[in-house]
Amino acid sequence: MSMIPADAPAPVAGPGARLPETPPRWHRSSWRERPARQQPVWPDPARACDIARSVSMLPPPVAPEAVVSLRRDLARAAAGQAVVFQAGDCAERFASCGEDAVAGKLRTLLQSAMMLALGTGLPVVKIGRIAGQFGKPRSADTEVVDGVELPVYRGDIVNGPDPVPEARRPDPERMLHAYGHTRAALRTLGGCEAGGADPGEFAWVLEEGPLYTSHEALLLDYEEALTHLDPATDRWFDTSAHMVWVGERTRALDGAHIEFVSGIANPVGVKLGPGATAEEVAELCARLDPERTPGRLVLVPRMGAQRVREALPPLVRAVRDAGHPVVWVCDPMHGNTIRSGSGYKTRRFADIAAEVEGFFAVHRAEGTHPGGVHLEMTGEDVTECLGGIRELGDDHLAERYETACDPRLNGAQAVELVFAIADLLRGARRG
Ligand SMILES: O=C[C@H](O)[C@H](O)COP(=O)(O)O
Ligand SMILES: C=C(OP(=O)(O)O)C(=O)O
Ligand SMILES: [Mn+2]
Repeated sequence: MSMIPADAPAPVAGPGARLPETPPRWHRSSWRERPARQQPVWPDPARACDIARSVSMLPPPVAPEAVVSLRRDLARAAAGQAVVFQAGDCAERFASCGEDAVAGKLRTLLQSAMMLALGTGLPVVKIGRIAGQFGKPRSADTEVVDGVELPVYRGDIVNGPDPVPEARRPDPERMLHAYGHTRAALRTLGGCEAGGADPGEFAWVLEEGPLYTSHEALLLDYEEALTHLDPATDRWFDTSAHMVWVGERTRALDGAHIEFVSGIANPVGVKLGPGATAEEVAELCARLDPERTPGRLVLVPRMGAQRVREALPPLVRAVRDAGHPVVWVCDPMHGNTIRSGSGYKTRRFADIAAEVEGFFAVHRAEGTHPGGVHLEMTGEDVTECLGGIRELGDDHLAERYETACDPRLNGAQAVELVFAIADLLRGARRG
C-alpha cells in the first residue's frame, strides 16, 4: 500500500528526472532472498517484524519530488556542471537530533558549501550525512573492554555505545526512535530552509538548492519499511532519505543490499575500497544503472592515500568505457583510518588531503569529472584527526575525542581541507 498521497504533484521533467523501470521480480522485500551482511541478530525476531510493520505505517519522512530533484542536481554533477559536497558525522546520535544541534550542523555544512561555491564558481549539491545516519557496519562482531567481551556498537538504530551488555543488546524499538529522530531533524532542516530557524549568514546558500539528506542503507528491515510506491510515478522510493548508499562491507553483487537498492528510484551511492575490481564495478553499474541515467549512481572510492593513484584508474576506465554517467565522489576518510600510538582510532590530515589530490590527478589523467567529496566532519572543536594547520598530535586526541564511531575532521581542519578542494576544483575546471 502506498503512503504517498495520490494527489502529490508529478515530478517536473528535466535531465536526471527520467526514472528507469523497476527491475522485473524486484520488490521491497526481495532482498530477503539474498545473504544480508552486517544485520543485527534481534533477540526476538517476531517483535522486530512487528515494529518494522509499525514503521511502515508512518508517514514517509521524505517526499519523492525532493528525491527526483536531487537526481536532477546529481545529473548536473555527472556532467561536470556542479560539485557534490556530502558530509557529516560518521554515526549520528539520537541525542544530537534536537533543534540546536541540527541547526548547528546545518550551519557548518552550509559554511563549507559556501566556500566551495565561492572558490569554484560552480553550484554545490549539498548532501548531509544527517537525519538518519544511525546504522554502522563494523569490522568485528565483538570487542573486549576491560577484559569483558561485548557485542560491538552498531549505531543508535540497533544498540547503544556504552560498554555494558544491556546497552549492546540489539533493540528493535530503536527503529521507531530512529524514525522519530529523523522526523525531528528534518523538521529543523526544513524550518531553516523556510526561514524559520536561523541558518545565519549562510542562508543564501540555500537559495541555490536545499540540503538533501543521506545515510548508509544498512539496516534493511528499516529501509524496507520506509520504501513506498509513489502513484504519481509508479516507482518505489526509499523515503528514509533523499539519497542512500551501500557500504564497502555490504556491496557484494549477489548480496541483499545491492538487491534492495537496485529497485528504488532514489539516487544510490556505492563505496569502493581498494579491493574493488574493474569487472565488479562494471557489474555494479549494470545492475544499478542499466538504463544509463545521469543522476542515478554515485560511486564513492575510499582507497587510501597510498592506493588511490593505482587502484582508481582501472575502475574509472571501466565505468567510462561502459558509458555509465556516474558521479565520482571521493571519500578520503575511510581508506586512511589508523590506530594512533596512544590507541585512538584516528586519521592523519595529510593522508586525507593526499587522497583528495590523488583522486583529482586520476580524473585529470582519464579525462573524467571529479564530481565531489564525501567527508566525516563536524563544526565542533573536537580532537579526533591528527595534523592540520594546528598540528594536532597524538597527545591531544584525548582532549575532545567525542565521535561514536569514526574520527571526524574538526571545524578548522574541515575549513583547511575545503579550501584545498576548492583549489583542486578550480584547477580541474581550467584543465
Ligand atoms: O564508518 C564506519 C567504520 O569505518 C566502520 O564502522 C568500521 O569501524 P570498525 O573498524 O571500528 O569496526
Ligand atoms: C562505514 C563507512 O564507510 P565504508 O563503507 O566506506 O567503510 C561510513 O561511511 O561510515
Ligand atoms: Mn565512518
